Amino acid sequence: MSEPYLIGLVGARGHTGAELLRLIGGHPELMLAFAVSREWAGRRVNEIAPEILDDCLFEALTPEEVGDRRADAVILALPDGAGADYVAAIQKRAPEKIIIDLSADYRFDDAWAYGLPELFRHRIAGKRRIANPGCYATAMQLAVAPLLDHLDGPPSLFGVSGYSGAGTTPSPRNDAERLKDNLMPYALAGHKHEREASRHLGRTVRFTPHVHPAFRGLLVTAHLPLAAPMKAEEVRAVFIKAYKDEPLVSIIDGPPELKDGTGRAGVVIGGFAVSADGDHAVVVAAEDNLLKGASVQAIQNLNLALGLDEFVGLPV
Ligand SMILES: NC(=O)C1=CN([C@@H]2O[C@H](COP(=O)(O)OP(=O)(O)OC[C@H]3O[C@@H](n4cnc5c(N)ncnc54)[C@H](OP(=O)(O)O)[C@@H]3O)[C@@H](O)[C@H]2O)C=CC1
Ligand SMILES: CC(=O)N[C@@H](CCC(=O)OP(=O)(O)O)C(=O)O
Repeated sequence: MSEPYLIGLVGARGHTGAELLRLIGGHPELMLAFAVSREWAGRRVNEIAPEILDDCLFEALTPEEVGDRRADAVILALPDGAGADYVAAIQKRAPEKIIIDLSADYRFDDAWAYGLPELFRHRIAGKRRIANPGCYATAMQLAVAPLLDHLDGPPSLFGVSGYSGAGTTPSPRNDAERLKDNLMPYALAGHKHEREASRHLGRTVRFTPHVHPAFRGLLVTAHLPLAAPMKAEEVRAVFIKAYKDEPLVSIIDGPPELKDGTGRAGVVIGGFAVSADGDHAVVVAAEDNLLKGASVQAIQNLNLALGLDEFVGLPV
């Protein structure tokens, strides 16, 4: 058997970091080289991820140390704005290393591939700098893209996410007490994922996010203005055709509920209602924000960058 690829993870204490540790530990072609956390330095990684079989400890590595450590790829699972020093150090000391960045920092940068494989697979394979999409932006683009040629005007999307979407730094959006029996709207205009989805779809979308009281799970409901009347079966057929070969996109008849996405590796899309006048269609997508919304997509991208089967190591 060939040597496994060595993977460094920076931001390993976080919500997406924990999912990535488990996925790396269970992947037949990957081995964890190091896991960076300042707060958990010295603790054993397999306390968090039993899938990691060796005695690797969390370490507080500097960006330069990350650049110098032996690794084929580094995944950055850091808050927006915190990864630049790591990217610069890798660029300077070991530019051949693959970087998968989970933040929003490089999603608008043409020097980085945008890692939404179901839509842009051919632009990701073999690349060394990959920006992993946002969680809502993933569900939104998958819910809109198949109908792009049938649209007349901007789609409008209502989104709901679990509070793990807001990371571990305390904020009203991850305050479980405040969210109890509650639903919190935020970023009513100009959410970063509205800009991200608009940019990569090549069409303006409108998006209003909300956070719900459960830890994980995300739903978007898309209102899609149609250029010419369509029947609900026609809308559904467009989605079935678009995703027929995609193991991480499931099409169902009725609208998925939030729980249909929670814990699922991929996205489930359904609903496919059309207004009585044929003016607009409504499509619903459910996803786990920490899985296809972050870590699963990062492993898809890593597999593509390494030249492996895109789905190896993933529960498809
Ligand atoms: N949560 C989600 O659903 C999704 C998140 N993302 C994106 O993924 C990234 C990670 O998110 P998430 O896991 O939720 O974040 P968390 O807040 O849960 O974790 C952040 C991690 O970054 C480390 N960290 C924080 N600040 C710094 C810093 N200045 N320098 C070095 N390390 C730092 C922390 O570890 P320590 O302090 O111990 O070093 C921790 O491991 C974010 O950019 C987020 O937007 C993308 C899609 C979905
Ligand atoms: C509930 C909640 O706060 N969700 C986050 C989800 C976005 C996210 O994870 O951010 P990145 O674009 O950096 O990947 C938000 O709306 O900002």
